Amino acid sequence: MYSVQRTTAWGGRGLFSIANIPAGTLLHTSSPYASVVYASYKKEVCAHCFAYAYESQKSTWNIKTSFDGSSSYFCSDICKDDWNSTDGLMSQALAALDKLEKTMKKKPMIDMETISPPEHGSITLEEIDSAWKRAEKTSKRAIAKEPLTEIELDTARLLASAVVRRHIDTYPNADSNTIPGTSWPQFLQLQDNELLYTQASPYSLSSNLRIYLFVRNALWFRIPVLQPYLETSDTIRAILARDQGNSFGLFEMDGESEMLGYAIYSSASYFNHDCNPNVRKERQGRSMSFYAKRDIVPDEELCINYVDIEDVVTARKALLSKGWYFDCACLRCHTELENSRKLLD
Ligand SMILES: C[S@@+](CC[C@H](N)C(=O)[O-])C[C@H]1O[C@@H](n2cnc3c(N)ncnc32)[C@H](O)[C@@H]1O
Repeated sequence: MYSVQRTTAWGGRGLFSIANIPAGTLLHTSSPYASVVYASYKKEVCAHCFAYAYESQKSTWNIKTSFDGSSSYFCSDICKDDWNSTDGLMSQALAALDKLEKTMKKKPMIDMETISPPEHGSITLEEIDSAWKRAEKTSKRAIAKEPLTEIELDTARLLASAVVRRHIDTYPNADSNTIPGTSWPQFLQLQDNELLYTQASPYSLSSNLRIYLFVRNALWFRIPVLQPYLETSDTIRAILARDQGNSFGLFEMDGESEMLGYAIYSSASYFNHDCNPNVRKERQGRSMSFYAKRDIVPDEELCINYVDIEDVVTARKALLSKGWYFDCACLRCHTELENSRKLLD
């Protein structure tokens, strides 16, 4: 073990080294709690290990598992078998979402204005709570009038994978793989960004409520074993609150050009950002591994970079503020801003 979790100087939690760590050391490997491959990449990206067919000189993967007219694609039988170790629940859940999407127009619909609070400047937690409670009280068959966008449908798939994971952790079977560091209580320890994100982007609340109604309707009637996680909005709301700000993009292995989907790696979510990071991340199949970029001494904070560190300070800060809603507290930003202020004086 190379690190402990501690409170940082600016107040959040972070990971700190407890040893002299030579450059290149593997610090941590994490498996995803929940993941989604974007629908547009469904046939080209292995649903289990996220391998991109293009990188194996193929246009699509042809090993698949099908349930109720909905298919998931894999790079190997091993990945397919691992995926099916969820009792086929993942396939059932994705099929349920696909089915509802196709039949949406025939279902009772809810006008979101009846459950969304006014989208004014600084929404309060009480207003957010009450919007969720109102959504919760609607019929289990209700869905929002406005159809889900592609991005919202991908979020719905991420939620389904997290709900299935929660169920498998609660009732493990002989074949299912329990993953260290990814239990539901550990997931709940992640930073909850709901209030901050809703205040910064009020539209996200009605979007989240729409996704919730859709997922609840799809899973409630078709997969009764998942009903305990959908009876109230708590589970879906908790996942959405942590998805925002804690997810990792899934990129191609060769380069970081295309984002193929995203995943929540609970145990890896305590690496803060630094514009002069001492840790680099590398995806190895389904896992995300973290390596020391340089020699690290005891007590140093272990940080990765969330944005491109080649950008200038103003661009980095703007991206972190727009994407993660925080003001970067790293030494490099502080020094570079001080230097530019001195130049202006
Ligand atoms: C993935 S979490 C990292 C763990 C988090 N600090 C916690 O306590 O759970 C990302 C959040 O950490 C905080 N954070 C990360 N890097 C930061 C930095 N350089 N300056 C200020 N806040 C940072 C922000 O609140 C950000 O949304």
